[in-house]
Amino acid sequence: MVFESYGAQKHYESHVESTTYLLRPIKYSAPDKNISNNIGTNIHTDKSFLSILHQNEVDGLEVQLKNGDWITVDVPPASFVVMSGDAYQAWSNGRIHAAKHRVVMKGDRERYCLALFSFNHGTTNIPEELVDSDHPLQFSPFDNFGLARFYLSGATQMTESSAKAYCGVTS
Ligand SMILES: O=C(O)CCC(=O)C(=O)O
Ligand SMILES: [Fe+2]
Repeated sequence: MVFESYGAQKHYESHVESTTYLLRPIKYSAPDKNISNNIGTNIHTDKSFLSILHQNEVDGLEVQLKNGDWITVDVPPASFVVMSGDAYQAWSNGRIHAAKHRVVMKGDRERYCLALFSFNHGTTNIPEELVDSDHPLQFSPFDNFGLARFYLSGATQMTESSAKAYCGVTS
């Protein structure tokens, strides 16, 4: 759907062929009343193309809006949260926003989350359909796992765009 809406459907098949998935089950303990730190996961953007999250009925995911405000995502039971990551941001030449998010624990119950991340093997090119005079090229071709390794190496701050730091075009 996304590829089609950008007129980039001819790239879809090769994209799907090079997609691989990582499934991560996560357990968050209920906050300890004696310790003020109730952070489950610090502020970050995902290094994936897409992240699909499924949680038990304990909320905790917070997403930062473009205006800087934070909202708690109220996830209805039996539903999924789909989030775009840094790789999608770079692929889309900056059109798709990789939202910063974090997990903040409240209450007295454990939280469980199943996170499915999609990554691409090999070199990901920015489709030519997404580059024109109104949208000059913002990102160079990149290696999605290289982007993840770059982030894990600590080369970039958790709170800044890893995509821009890793493969952003500097003018
Ligand atoms: O637990 C969640 O809802 C989000 C987890 C997360 O952001 C991550 O693993 O990257
Ligand atoms: Fe995340």
